[in-house]
Formats: sequence, structure tokens, C-alpha cells
Amino acid sequence: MAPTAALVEATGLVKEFRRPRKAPGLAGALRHLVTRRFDVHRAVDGIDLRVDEGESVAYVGPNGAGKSTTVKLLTGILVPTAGEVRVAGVVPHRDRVANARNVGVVFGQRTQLWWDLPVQDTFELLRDMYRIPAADYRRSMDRLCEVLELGPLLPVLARKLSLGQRMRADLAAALLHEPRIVYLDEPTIGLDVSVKDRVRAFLRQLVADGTTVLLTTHDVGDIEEVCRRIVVVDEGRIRHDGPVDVLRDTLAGHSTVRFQLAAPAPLELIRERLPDAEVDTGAGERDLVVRFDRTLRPAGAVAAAVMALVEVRDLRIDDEGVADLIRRLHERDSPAALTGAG
Ligand SMILES: Nc1ncnc2c1ncn2[C@@H]1O[C@H](COP(=O)(O)OP(=O)(O)OP(=O)(O)O)[C@@H](O)[C@H]1O
Repeated sequence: MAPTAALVEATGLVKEFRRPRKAPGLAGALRHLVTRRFDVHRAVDGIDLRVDEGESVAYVGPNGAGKSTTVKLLTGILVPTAGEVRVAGVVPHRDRVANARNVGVVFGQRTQLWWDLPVQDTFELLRDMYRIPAADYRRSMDRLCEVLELGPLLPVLARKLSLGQRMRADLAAALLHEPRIVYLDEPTIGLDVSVKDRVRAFLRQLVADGTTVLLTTHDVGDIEEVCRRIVVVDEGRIRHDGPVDVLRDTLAGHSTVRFQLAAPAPLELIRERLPDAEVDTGAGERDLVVRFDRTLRPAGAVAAAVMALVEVRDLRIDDEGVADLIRRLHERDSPAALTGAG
């Protein structure tokens, strides 16, 4: 097999921010004006990351873990404090223009569309900015319009678009210049289920067509459906790096049903009925928590099994999110396995 080319290569990447240290109140603010003191915060703390051409990588972690900072280092918006980074052979912060040709960026909570212009005008501005030749622009537009069904959106002012329409237009804006790698930050946040499905299907196709994807998300469904590899970052360090498939079997795809019962939970009977589920009491003996693999049985079957044994007053179904996934990885991985990628 031909060796795959590294598209992203980061070694020992560090980014520190200086944060002003101020005592509270006016006196503190005044003192800070005279004697400025700062704390140094390491947002990225020695990251080694290699992403090969064509990979689809979920880059996940709790809030403040350093995900956006890493992406900003990869786009060249930030200069690393230490370490090295290359994207498609380019050092991003040294040559942001060359780097921009290779990368596309989509932020679910922000837009790169010109707010007061029709969508079409944003695309033409981007065409000129990236100097996309006319024939390439037409080909790219035709493809994106077809798969993202953009035709009816082209004459619409960006600010008039719904969230789902805006996301489709933003995806097109990031991909018009056919970048080799695209960074997506929460691309499905706030979208309703059917639009989410469309966006995920589009991203899967993008990966199938050879574009490399680095996806930041808090939605396990995005990871399961789009990515083949998951990198978990916490406190600026990589805590886990491996195939999504392995997690799918062992960790993800679980739901929890929380019941409020009319009587104490008959735990043994419920465990007999649901042998592959984790069954336990919650805060009190009339609270029951059943965690199960939703690929094995739907939540309705779990609820029915419990209702057949005990009177149920109330129930709530929670699908697990990335936060649960990370917590379980922490629990599962030994301290030795937490020292680096692998
Ligand atoms: N410009 C900045 N100046 C000072 N501190 C910063 C700056 N940017 C980020 N930080 C800090 O660095 C840490 C990592 O932030 P970052 O935005 O990379 O996290 P994140 O993993 O993307 O989080 P989220 O999921 O909330 O977006 C946080 O503690 C944040 O407060």
C-alpha cells in the first residue's frame, strides 16, 4: 500500500495566553494599572498530532480543553508559543495566504457570509478572494448547489436565512475553493433532526470524496456518523486517540432511562429481564436508572420491560453526549494510557 501523506503535522505544540491577574474591586483595578501582573495559562500543552490526507477526525473535549486554540494554530490565526506545525507542508502562521488555500473553516455559531448581501454575492467575493478560475468556480458551484440544494438560497440575504439554510450556505462558502482539509466547529449545533441528517450525509460524502475533515463537536451522533478517528483533548493535552469503531462497540450508542417508581425498584427482576443493561437505583430506592446499548434495543422496549414489573410514575430518556463519552474514557483508560496518544 502506498504510504499516506501527512496533511497536518504538529509536534510539541504549545500555546500560552497571558491573563491579567487583578484583585477584585476598584482598588484591585487601580493597582493593576500600576503594577501589571499576569498569570500564564497553557491552553495547548504539548500536542503531537498527525492527520493523514483523507482522514475524518473528531477532535473533542470539554469546554476550555484547547480545541479552538488548536484549530486557530492550524489556521495560522495564532502563533504557537513552542513546537511546530505544518498543514500540507505550510507553516500556517508564517504563510497564512498559502495556508488559506488548503483549508476551509466552518463555525456553527458564526457565519462567514456577508450578513447584508445575497448568498450569491458572498460566493462571488470568495471566488475573487481565493482567485478561483472561472471554470473551477462553476464546477464547484454546480456540485455544491446540487448536493446542498442551494439554488433557491442564492438570491436571499444572508440575514434572512434560517439556521439550517445558513449552515448549508456556510458549508458551501468554506468549500468553494476545494480545500484539502476542512475544520468544522459544531456544524450541527441548533439544527433540527432532518437538517442535521442532511449536513452529516453531506460531510460523509465530502470525506468519501477525499477531503480531510477535522470536526469539533459535542454531539456523539456527529462523531459516529462522520468520523473514523477520535482524538480527545483535555487541559491542552491529548488524552485519547483511536478509531471511532472501537468506541462505538464499547462506549457510544448508549442511552439512559431514568424512572420514578411508585414502589421500591425490584432490581433483581429488572436485571433478569434486561441482562445486558446496567440497572441501578438513583438518588432514592424509588428512582431507577437503566443504561443500555440502544443498538440492541430501543428505549421503548426498556420502558415496557420495567412497566411490566413495577408501576412507573415518570420517566426520562437521555442519550449520552460527548461529555459522558469523555468521562467514560477517563474511567476506562488507566493513568498510563492517559499520558499520550495511542
Ligand atoms: N485569547 C485568549 N486569551 C486568554 N485565554 C484564552 C484565549 N483563548 C482561549 N483562552 C483560554 O484557553 C483555554 C482553551 O480555550 P479554547 O477556546 O481553545 O477551548 P475549547 O476546547 O475550544 O472550548 P469550547 O468547547 O468551550 O469552545 C480556555 O481556558 C480559554 O479561556
